[in-house]
Amino acid sequence: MPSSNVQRDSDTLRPLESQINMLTSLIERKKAGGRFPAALEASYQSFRLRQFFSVDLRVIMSGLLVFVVFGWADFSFGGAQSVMLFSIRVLIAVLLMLAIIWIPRSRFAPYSLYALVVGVYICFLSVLWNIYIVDLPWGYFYHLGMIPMQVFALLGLRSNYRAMFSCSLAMLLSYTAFIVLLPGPAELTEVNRLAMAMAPYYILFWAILVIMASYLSYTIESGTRTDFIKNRLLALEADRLQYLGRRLQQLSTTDSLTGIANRRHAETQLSEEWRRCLRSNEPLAALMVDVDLFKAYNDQYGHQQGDSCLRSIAQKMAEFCRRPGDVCARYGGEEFVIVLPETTLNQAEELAQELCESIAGLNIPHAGSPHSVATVSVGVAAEIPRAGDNYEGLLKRADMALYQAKGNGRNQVKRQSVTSS
Ligand SMILES: Nc1nc2c(ncn2[C@@H]2O[C@H](COP(=O)(O)OP(=O)(O)OP(=O)(O)O)[C@@H](O)[C@H]2O)c(=O)[nH]1
Repeated sequence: MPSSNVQRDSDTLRPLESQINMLTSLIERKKAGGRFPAALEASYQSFRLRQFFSVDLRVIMSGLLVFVVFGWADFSFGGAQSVMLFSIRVLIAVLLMLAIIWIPRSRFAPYSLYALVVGVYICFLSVLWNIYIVDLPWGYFYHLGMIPMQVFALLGLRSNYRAMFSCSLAMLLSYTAFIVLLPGPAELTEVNRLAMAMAPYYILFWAILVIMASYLSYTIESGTRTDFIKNRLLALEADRLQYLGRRLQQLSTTDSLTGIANRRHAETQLSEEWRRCLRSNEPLAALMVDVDLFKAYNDQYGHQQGDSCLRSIAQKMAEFCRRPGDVCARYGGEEFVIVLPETTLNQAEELAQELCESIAGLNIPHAGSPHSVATVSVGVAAEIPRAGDNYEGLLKRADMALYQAKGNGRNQVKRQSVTSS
């Protein structure tokens, strides 16, 4: 029994401890910011998906609403195309909103991040298209839209710096290519000349913004990953402590040889049951059980066989504790105690007799015994607890009865009532 406990402890604690070590080393090696090993990364991603629903979704929805609100520009600068431009803007925003709500709840959930990158890029493309469509010099206004687009990318993708950087770089390079390939204005008015002179500075300014945004999102992602690891560590430590606490409690109340309760637990229970029976005015019974001629058994069969004999007897005795308040404990050496709340002396004596016969019925060979098998003697006592007394008197009487059973030839039950003590 004890070795199976050791095995169970190791089966439970080893995986917990190896996870704790792995997470601690990630933090110590400052690796919490990068990608985790596969299984941990998968659970981080599902944690991120939950966060997506609680925080990111609101940010992205707000971004798309701002995108729609910027539609006033379509009416201010779009001229004859204003209605068409605004309609397309609203259509894009609505489709993206639906996609962003649906994808994380669908089987495509693991691709939510990619969907988000594509969504931001589609918004960006629509602004590029506006620049292309709207007549100059009004079309220049839409160039300014790139800054909110970059902010949108930073906010929406802030906790994944790779996605944030890739999306921002794709937008910046596409914009640069667009500016280079776009045919110049037909007429070089002062406004047009100024706009063309500003373009390289605008791109440079944006590039600096991308670097700063990438650094910021790297810091945010590292922080989120580190917090995730720390929370996981705390949860694992809590599991470990809870298990150790339970085991400690079990070890402090269990006898390591037989697996039944130990003396300390028996005395705690006795004291509690004594008080309970005192309140309810019910009788409390105690059985002191001692293995007969056990020294001779050890001498004959060896100590290990003696241990095994004690285990078999303990298991048989435990079968006699059928009700929740009943306790069967090893009291010390080859001596055991059984506590039976709400049991009269007669009922306890009857049960003790049955117990005595069952143990002899185990047929454990004992050459040194007149019965040729291992037997026990039992002393029984019972009383209705009285205020001012304690359970020790009850145990003492059961012990005296046991002494009588031994003196009377062993393998038998003797009883002691309160009045006979
Ligand atoms: N194998 C084993 N023996 C134990 C253990 N605890 C106590 N004993 C032995 O139990 C024996 C008790 O012997 P005694 O107290 O002389 O009593 P007895 O031989 O049983 O004789 P009676 O009680 O008079 O019937 C001693 O030899 C102890 O060494 C244990 O955990 N394992």
